[in-house]
Amino acid sequence: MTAAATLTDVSMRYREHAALDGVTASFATDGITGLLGRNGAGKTTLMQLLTGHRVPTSGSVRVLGADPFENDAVLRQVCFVKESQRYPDQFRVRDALAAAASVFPAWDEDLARSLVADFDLPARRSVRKLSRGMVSAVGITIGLASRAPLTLFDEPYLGLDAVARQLFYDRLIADYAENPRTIVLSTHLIEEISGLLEHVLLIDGGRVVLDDDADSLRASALTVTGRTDAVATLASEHEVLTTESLGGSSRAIVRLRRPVDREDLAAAGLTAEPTPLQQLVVALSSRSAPASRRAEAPADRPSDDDHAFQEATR
Ligand SMILES: Nc1ncnc2c1ncn2[C@@H]1O[C@H](COP(=O)(O)OP(=O)(O)OP(=O)(O)O)[C@@H](O)[C@H]1O
Repeated sequence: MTAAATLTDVSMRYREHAALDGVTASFATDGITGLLGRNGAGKTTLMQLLTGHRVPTSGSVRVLGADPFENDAVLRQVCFVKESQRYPDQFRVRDALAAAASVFPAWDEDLARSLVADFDLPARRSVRKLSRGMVSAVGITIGLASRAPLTLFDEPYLGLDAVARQLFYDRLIADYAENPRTIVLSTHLIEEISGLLEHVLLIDGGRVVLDDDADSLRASALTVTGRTDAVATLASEHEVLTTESLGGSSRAIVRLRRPVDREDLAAAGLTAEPTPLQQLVVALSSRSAPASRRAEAPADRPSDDDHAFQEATR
């Protein structure tokens, strides 16, 4: 795999609090990665490191072959769409798009126009007067039309209704098919996006707990149901994430250590189906929770208002 971005043994501390702890991960050139994890897991922090908004306490961050911090040549190739994106007070929708067009070399004006039309965005209205969902649609429009080689969406759809979210997914996948690039998407709406993902990076308590291809995950994470003794026999040879038993029956979420023959499972009276990504994430996050929960973060987290538009869109 050629990597567009890598983190090597990266830790990020805020005073005594470790937001990231020894994270090593890479993001494939031309791939869509779901960056998943519970509240406070460290997803935004990881994205801030990739976008040069922060410098790691230790470890190394490389984006498009270089350190992204204060590196304009790299940052012009990186678009960061944040949930709490703010725009200068006087900006109309068209001003926000024009500013983004001037920042990103690969900006596609036709795509921007068609997204504005699809999201029904009023180009002349002040961004301050938009609804919450419409502001999210502006961010999504910028993220897609930027065509930035590394595009990061950090929970980009606050307030966006289900129809508009589906529009985002459809346009993302259609544009990605024609213009592959590195896309990192952080969200809590896991089932909605699971079909889009090629890769999954799950962090919990600042540590990587899953880093795998979506296809391998689909093949290896199974929910197995059957008689308790048969489930236990299978479980003894694989990694069991959760088990529930009722009467003489059990259901377990299992990560296979090696391929199993479906006919052997059937012969043992077991039914097996792929575990939905959301259930897998819950199972893995719950499992790692007690040991990895960190102390409360210090109360002096800077406001997002501190970030200027230019800085935030890079
Ligand atoms: N500037 C800061 N100062 C102190 N602590 C911080 C700061 N930024 C983040 N943290 C802490 O680091 C941890 C990771 O935060 P981060 O925002 O990266 O999580 P997240 O996975 O994006 O969460 P969410 O899904 O809720 O957005 C949290 O405990 C958070 O309180």
